[in-house]
Amino acid sequence: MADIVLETRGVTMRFGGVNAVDGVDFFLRRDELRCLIGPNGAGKSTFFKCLAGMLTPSAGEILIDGQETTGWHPHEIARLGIGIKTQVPSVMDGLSVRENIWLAALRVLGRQGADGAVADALERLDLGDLAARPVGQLAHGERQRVELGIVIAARPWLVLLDEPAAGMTADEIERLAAVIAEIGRQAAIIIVEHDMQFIRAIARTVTVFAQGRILMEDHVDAVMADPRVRDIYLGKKG
Ligand SMILES: Nc1ncnc2c1ncn2[C@@H]1O[C@H](COP(=O)(O)OP(=O)(O)OP(=O)(O)O)[C@@H](O)[C@H]1O
Repeated sequence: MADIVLETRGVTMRFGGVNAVDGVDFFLRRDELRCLIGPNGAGKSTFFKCLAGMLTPSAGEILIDGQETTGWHPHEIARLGIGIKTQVPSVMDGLSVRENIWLAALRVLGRQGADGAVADALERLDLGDLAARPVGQLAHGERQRVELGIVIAARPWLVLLDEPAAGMTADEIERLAAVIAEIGRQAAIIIVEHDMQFIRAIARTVTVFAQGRILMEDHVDAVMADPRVRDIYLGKKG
């Protein structure tokens, strides 16, 4: 179908004898914002790393915009117009907010396009007041917003985010939810996340992982009300 921008077919990732991801079939549509949730060890991050090119699946296929990308490296995936934010910080503490975002934009858009993209990213992420500050002086939530600025400066049409709310205060999470909604106006988004307050604030459809497989996919309210989801979070058998 034309509006499917990312698809996996039977994606499997084995570590020794463990199937961390076990035959996952997954679809994302063009205008979607999808959260991947599940208890510790469910396979969400491993699946994310397969999508982002940080791991090559042991089996299965990944298609992005109809093109098979299985086994591609992260920089090759990024070149398709995909913004990737991992749990590893990519900001440079000694540089200002503006310089960090400008360098990211320069890499993808060149000198001509970078200035406009930086101004746009600063405005969309409400970073204008912090633009001249060294990133090393910022609070955790502000740094995370700069990380997102780096992602959107390259004007991606698909954004992959691994636990963007990790370590944030309630206020920072509220602000992050607004930022994600803004990013979602121009890009499809996949987010691996634990924080339920944040998921409720942003999500529509949620995919629940358990033991390397998709347990269910539904609207966030239906997922939260489902006894199977409560059971896996409480450690009962799913
Ligand atoms: N590099 C690795 N080598 C060996 N086993 C791994 C590796 N990465 C993940 N695993 C295992 O794969 C399984 C899935 O882990 P993964 O980190 O994908 O789960 P998760 O759902 O993201 O959990 P969390 O929410 O705790 O990050 C776990 O059993 C984990 O121990």
